[in-house]
Amino acid sequence: MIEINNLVKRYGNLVALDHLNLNIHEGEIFGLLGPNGSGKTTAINCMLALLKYDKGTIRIMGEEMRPDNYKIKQQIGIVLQNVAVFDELTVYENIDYFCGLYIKDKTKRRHLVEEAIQFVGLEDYVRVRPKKLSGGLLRRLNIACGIAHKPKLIILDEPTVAVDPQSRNKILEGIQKLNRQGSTIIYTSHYMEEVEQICTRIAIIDHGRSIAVGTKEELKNMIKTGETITIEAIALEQKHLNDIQQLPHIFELSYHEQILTLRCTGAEHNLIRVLNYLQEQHIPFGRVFSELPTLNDVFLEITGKQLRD
Ligand SMILES: Nc1ncnc2c1ncn2[C@@H]1O[C@H](COP(=O)(O)OP(=O)(O)OP(=O)(O)O)[C@@H](O)[C@H]1O
Repeated sequence: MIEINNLVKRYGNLVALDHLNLNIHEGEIFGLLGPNGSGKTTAINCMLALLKYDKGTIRIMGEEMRPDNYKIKQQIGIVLQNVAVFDELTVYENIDYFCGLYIKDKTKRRHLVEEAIQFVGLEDYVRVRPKKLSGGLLRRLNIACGIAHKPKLIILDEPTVAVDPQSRNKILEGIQKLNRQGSTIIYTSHYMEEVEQICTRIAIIDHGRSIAVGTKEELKNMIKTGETITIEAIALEQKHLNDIQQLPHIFELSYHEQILTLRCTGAEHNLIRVLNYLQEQHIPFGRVFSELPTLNDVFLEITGKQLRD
């Protein structure tokens, strides 16, 4: 559905996209996951031909994307970071206006607008003007305006930033429903939990490059970490740390402020082995956690830094 090859975009001396390659297939909820400033919005704006780029190619639905390619643009629904609605129109009128840019038949449009309102859960606010809506409701309106005409491709750029949990859940459920109804979705976020929850495939972006692509399982299988163990233990001495480091499958150990963190390869029984050791040595311990790898671990292993610094 979208093929991006060797895309380069510079802002003066700053290279925002550095030979970015992406291949997004029909029917996917494709996540672009990366920290702030990694180039997600720039990539989206290039895809939409809102920004000129320096090098590379973008093909959408088999055609080269150009600013005047209205045939393709008609089939794309866009929800950008900045809310773009008319203050003087009500919720209903706003959605009707944006839907009307694509759908001229009034009866058909009424159905679509009503469906979009239900979709984002704004039934109680149809006559309200945007200024009276909370941040979360406003974002939901922004989404309804972008998707009411049921486009084949929907691009959402960080739609849940600064949104309350209830609106966030509504938005995420809505996106999955749109996908079930046949839309391909591109979803950018720096929240790894959201991306894990809804995306069928994910590209991790850093410094304008795609550093890993796959399903969440594939991404997690790319890294060494199979389990991270955290134990609150006071008075561990260097000798103990050396002994623990020697236990099987532990490849990284840190001990700060009485918190022992162990990164282990995927093998089983890691936790029990460490706890047995602490008991044998009569070392008291408090809280104990064992976590499966997250997309942050993937990011950390590939780039050496946290997804959210
Ligand atoms: N109009 C601009 N002029 C100059 N530099 C820009 C411009 N827009 C973005 N940048 C820079 O390009 C880089 C990529 O920014 P971009 O907004 O694409 O990242 P992002 O991953 O979408 O981040 P965010 O989540 O903060 O929006 C950043 O270093 C940013 O400061």
